[in-house]
Amino acid sequence: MSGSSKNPTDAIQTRSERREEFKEKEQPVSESPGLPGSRVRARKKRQEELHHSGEETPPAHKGKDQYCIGDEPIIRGIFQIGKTSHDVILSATRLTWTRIQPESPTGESSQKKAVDDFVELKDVFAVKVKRRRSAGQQSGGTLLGITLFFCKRKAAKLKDDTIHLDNLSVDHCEIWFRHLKDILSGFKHRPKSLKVFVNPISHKKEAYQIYQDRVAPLFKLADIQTDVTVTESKGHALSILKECRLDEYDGVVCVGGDGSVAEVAQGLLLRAQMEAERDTHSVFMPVPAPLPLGVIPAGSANVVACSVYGVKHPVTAALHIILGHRQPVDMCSMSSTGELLRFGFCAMVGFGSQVQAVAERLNWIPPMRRHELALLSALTQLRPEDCEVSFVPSSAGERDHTLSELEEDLTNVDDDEWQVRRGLYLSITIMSIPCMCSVAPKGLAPFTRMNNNSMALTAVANTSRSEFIKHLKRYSSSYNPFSFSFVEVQRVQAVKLRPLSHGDDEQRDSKHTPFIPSEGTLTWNIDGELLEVQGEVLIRVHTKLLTLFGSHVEEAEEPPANCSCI
Ligand SMILES: Nc1ncnc2c1ncn2[C@@H]1O[C@H](COP(=O)(O)OP(=O)(O)OP(=O)(O)O)[C@@H](O)[C@H]1O
Repeated sequence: MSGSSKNPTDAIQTRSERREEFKEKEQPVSESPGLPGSRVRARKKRQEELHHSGEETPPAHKGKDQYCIGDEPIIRGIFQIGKTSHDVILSATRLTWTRIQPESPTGESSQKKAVDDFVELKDVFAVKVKRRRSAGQQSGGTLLGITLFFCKRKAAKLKDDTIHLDNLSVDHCEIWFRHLKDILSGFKHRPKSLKVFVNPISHKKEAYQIYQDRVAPLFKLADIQTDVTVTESKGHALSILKECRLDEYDGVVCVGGDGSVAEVAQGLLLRAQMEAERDTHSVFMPVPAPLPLGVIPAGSANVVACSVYGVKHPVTAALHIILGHRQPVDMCSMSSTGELLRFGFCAMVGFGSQVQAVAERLNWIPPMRRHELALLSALTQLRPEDCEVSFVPSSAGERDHTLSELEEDLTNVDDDEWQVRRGLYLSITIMSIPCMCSVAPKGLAPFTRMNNNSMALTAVANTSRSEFIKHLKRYSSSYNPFSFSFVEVQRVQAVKLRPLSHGDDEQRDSKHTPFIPSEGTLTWNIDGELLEVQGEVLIRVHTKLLTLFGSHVEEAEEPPANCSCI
């Protein structure tokens, strides 16, 4: 793209001090000449309509001289972009620039066709005045023009970039600056103030550095106020979220891995239940989280971030947050004896919790090696769980349900709608989102969606170690990991899981010793946190309970990671 900086992040950091915005004036900036009053009013009305919807749909680009609705010029002027002069047009939805063809001294027009380039304003996140200042000069300086910061997309990855519109006229730049500011301030979904939690011990202990170096400069450019807490212990974020004033923020951001994300999501949801005075000690219909949550991936698996951004890339995550992209997601509630245990995205029993238990014991080993060793150790000690799995198949179709319909769905489940399985299981996983990650780019649950009001239940019955490894390896290959006779997958609305005590199942094969830590207790891995629960656990799906900053993703674009140990 012409005029764009090769290394945008450098440009942001080295020039940020030398930039100063025009001061706000009481009087409105006069319209650019040549724009009749009725067209100005019509354009303003259209802008208002667009601003109310928050998300703009860019019209199809029709070329240099043709404009659709929303493409109508608001202002037109000449700027230097790179080394050449350009004819620049601003509309409500895009900024277009076309190289001005100099006339040759002989009067012949150039044979080269002028090509226009453009940036959609829905991708622009900041506009700054560009000035030249001498070393040590804090304010003033010679005006050079305007710089636009925008986000460009390469597949799922988002990157920040800049375009410099150079013009030495203060009046000209001021008019353009104010028009651009006006348009940007109309994007109501973009956050202005964020509460940020950083888990300094996530994965390789790089979360704080990632935030400081790659995310905070972008938030600053976008004029987002941040209130940052570096968490001091497990549960710190949760306790803050239970008490802090949330109305000061437009969103919450978590810098860390899935465990940290789950804790912050839990905090937001518990807060919502407290404020709505929902009694969580019964089968209840929870109210959604009050604020959207942004996830800056800094953990090992980053399942939530991969599912909502498609990549494990902090700048992509930051730009989705800045641009206010939103993705409502389903979450599960887990309860035991009528008492809420947790909200979560993914709950595992068997192999998934055995791996986590070993990883926690090996916490002195560097993260990548630790996860491989934990996987290997859990595979060598592979033991089935003896349990009863009951589930209600999902009735959710493609159409949107109203909240009251869903409430009815969940409370009016007859006993005969429950399907029951009993036996020895190597692994049982219940997921409310596809759970994409580098070891499963299509997701651990590719047949569920972010918000289709259903959960994926994957139950892997007892089998040989080699068959189980074959099943695991298929998650990172193009083969179907579910096409084994010992794997059952279901789209479900609710699941009950009950450990069977030894006497419960007389048919049990004595060759296989079930892995039950203590009588009637199962060890659960809920979003990376181990939880021992005695007796039956009820898991239910709640549609669109949380909104994440991000968008719909078909498949993670992380390079598939094969664990060398299997
Ligand atoms: N300062 C802290 N000291 C100890 N634990 C913390 C601290 N801050 C947060 N935690 C807890 O650390 C746990 C793990 O964090 P997180 O999930 O971010 O990292 P991870 O386990 O390395 O990543 P992943 O879950 O992707 O493997 C979370 O449950 C969180 O509550």
